[in-house]
Amino acid sequence: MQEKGLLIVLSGPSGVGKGTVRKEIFSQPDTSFEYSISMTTRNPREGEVHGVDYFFKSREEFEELISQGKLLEYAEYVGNYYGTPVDYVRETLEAGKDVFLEIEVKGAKQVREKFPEGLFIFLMPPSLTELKNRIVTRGTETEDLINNRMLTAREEIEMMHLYDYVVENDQVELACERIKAIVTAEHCRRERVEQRYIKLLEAE
Ligand SMILES: Nc1nc2c(ncn2[C@@H]2O[C@H](COP(=O)(O)OP(=O)(O)O)[C@@H](O)[C@H]2O)c(=O)[nH]1
Ligand SMILES: Nc1ncnc2c1ncn2[C@@H]1O[C@H](COP(=O)(O)OP(=O)(O)O)[C@@H](O)[C@H]1O
Repeated sequence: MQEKGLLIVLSGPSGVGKGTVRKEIFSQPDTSFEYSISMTTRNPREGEVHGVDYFFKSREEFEELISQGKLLEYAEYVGNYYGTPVDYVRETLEAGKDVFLEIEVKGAKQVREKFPEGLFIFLMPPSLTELKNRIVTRGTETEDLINNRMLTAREEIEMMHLYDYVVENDQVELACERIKAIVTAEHCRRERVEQRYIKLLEAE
């Protein structure tokens, strides 16, 4: 029987650098996990591509996916739906590959309920002031939305105790190294690694 992959969930407040860290991780040639592309009803930002950054859906299409049970989790965030396609995640895990989700905290909580054996990593900003700087610097939000996101961020940070690990995103490269080290350590800790070596011993 094929071993199942590890479900890795990266979450944290908006603007902390989840997208930046995720893109850096997936630009590294030694990264062996698969990124699950989310569905969203928000409009594409400049340069974003359907099927690469997100699957962009209308509200009607998204609600249809919800009612058909096609989403592992979903959440409404600052007026738009975001969700993870369940079939892709299950099939990829079944194929023995690790799946990486980059999602907000309400969705991560739902995944924890359905997949308690997942690996949950919370990305922390060095400070709330730095978090606000990052959202302002990114320049994608109006002032109202920034204030809204800062309020949401405080609530999100209070959820960090639900995670297995908290990683500070002080520098992107360091945050990526920490995340990869955690995944490597988790593989060593999990029984299936042990089982692989037991099989090896039996074969000799
Ligand atoms: N629950 C959930 N959240 C998601 C999903 N995809 C992205 N998000 C989160 O939705 C929030 C808003 O994403 P986005 O509009 O791309 O803005 P940004 O991450 O702040 O650049 C971020 O916290 C994302 O991590 C998903 O499939 N499910
Ligand atoms: N370690 C870091 N140091 C400084 N700026 C960062 C760091 N990580 C991300 N940023 C910047 O912060 C902003 C928000 O990052 P982004 O990846 O969009 O966050 P999220 O996906 O969590 O909402 C972007 O302008 C990004 O370039």
